[in-house]
Amino acid sequence: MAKFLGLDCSTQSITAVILDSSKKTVVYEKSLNFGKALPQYNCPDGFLLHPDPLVKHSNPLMWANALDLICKTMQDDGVNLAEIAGISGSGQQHGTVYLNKDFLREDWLLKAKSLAGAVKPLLTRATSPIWMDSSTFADCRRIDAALGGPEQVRLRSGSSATERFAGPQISRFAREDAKAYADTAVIQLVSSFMASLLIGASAPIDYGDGAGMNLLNLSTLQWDADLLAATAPQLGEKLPLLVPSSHIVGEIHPYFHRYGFREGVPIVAWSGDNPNSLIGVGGWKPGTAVISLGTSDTFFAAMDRVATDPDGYGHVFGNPAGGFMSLICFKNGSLAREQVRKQYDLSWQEFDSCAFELTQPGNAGNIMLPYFTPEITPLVLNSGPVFEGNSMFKAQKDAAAAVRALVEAQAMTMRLHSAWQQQKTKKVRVTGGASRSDGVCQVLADVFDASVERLQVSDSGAQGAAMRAAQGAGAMDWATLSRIFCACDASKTRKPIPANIAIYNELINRYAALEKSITG
Ligand SMILES: Nc1ncnc2c1ncn2[C@@H]1O[C@H](COP(=O)(O)OP(=O)(O)O)[C@@H](O)[C@H]1O
Ligand SMILES: O=C(CO)[C@@H](O)[C@H](O)COP(=O)(O)O
Repeated sequence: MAKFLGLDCSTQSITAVILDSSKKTVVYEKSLNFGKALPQYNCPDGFLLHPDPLVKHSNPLMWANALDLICKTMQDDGVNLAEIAGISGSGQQHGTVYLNKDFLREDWLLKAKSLAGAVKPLLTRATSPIWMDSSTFADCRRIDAALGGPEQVRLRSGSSATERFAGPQISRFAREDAKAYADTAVIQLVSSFMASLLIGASAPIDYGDGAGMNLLNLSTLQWDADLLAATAPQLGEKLPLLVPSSHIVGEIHPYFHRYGFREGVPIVAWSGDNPNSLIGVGGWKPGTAVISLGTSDTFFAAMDRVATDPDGYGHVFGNPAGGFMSLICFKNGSLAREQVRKQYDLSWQEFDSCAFELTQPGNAGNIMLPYFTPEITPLVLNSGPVFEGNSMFKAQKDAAAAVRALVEAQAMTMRLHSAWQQQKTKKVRVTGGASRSDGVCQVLADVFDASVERLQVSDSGAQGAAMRAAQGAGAMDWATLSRIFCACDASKTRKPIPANIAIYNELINRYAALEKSITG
């Protein structure tokens, strides 16, 4: 058997990709949007509405329900799931799920009618904070201080204490609801929670996603005792084991036989969506930077040596192929693009092409700081977008200029805040929803002075997970997997245009000064 299933439980959707390693092709791909497929959870954009814009939670029962639904969808689509030889997956990073001691029993999935029904009585916290949550500023400062400053936290864990990371989120929960925290026996990431559902037991956390918690010591690859102590009481007892990403965490639970899976299918550790995307676009070894234009915009790359960001915005995570990867995350990604598109009543086609045809690189001096929601890179807690330029632009009456200003700002902020890696980017692979846009890809090519390559696959997180299933359960190597599954569509590559490179080399200084005037 040579079919491997990769699942991706990201912010807004769950996706399945099946690879056939003997036919050397992707044989199935399907995505279900949470807002559309599971409207009963009231998460149209993947999260629950909250009066405080800094608080962003989701419903873990929605993710459990989504796993049932994607399995049922594959079965209804005629996929013979008995042919699947291994499964792995991706979870949106940093989100946490809080479970009671019954989660450690062996029988919680045995007689279940549905995954959501089985999980409901196990939750000690009804909702899960996700990566978009920025409500833990005080906890971050407390953790930094306890360790002797942000630099100490960064040197140990790869990141300064960061609002969306699991550690500060756990700290806030333990402070605000000590009783529910005490009742919590296990704290899982979205990735290891989903793996737990597949095996019907508490699954370990892999180094890739585990590094996004401010709790894992990158030198020892173990939980860091000082970070645990600074975060919350008895935390070490509540965290799962840590394992390399290629570890097989268990076999598929008999619950899943109803969908046609055979007995004993190995489940390879799940990881974060970004670590898996690194694999899914063929970026497993240093040399290629990756830009993911999903709900968040992220910039990441396999690292040839570990460096950390002195400004505290960049992160170091585990590379599922071994070693480490850098990552910088921008909250104002697709939802900001959608906001501009809706504000000016544009279709995606108008957003992608017309807007770029009607304006020139540099946007006639019109420039924007794209803080439609509070931003994490750089940290901006209270702002709206900032407009500088001509009166039509500032009055928000010029749709094409607004689109270009947003996309140019998003590209320039990525270049500015990835400079700490000191790895010259000659080639960028783009993935995620907005990578379909030619205009967006051309701006990235010009701002980074790099070729921007696009892959045939649309969900690199799910594809990377399927490739990891083939590596962990099918003993395939990364070079072979990347050669087969990560071919670029050369006709869609965007090359940098020399005149535009010069324009952006100038403009980026103005952008940096404007950013500094807001962030200090
Ligand atoms: N043609 C397009 N141009 C730009 N953005 C697009 C286009 N089509 C879809 N998108 C954006 O892609 C987003 C979904 O991207 P995706 O990578 O699937 O997100 P995630 O993995 O975070 O759930 C949508 O929210 C939408 O804003
Ligand atoms: O916070 C981060 C990375 O640090 C985000 O990239 C999340 O991992 C969410 O991913 P998407 O759902 O936007 O792909």
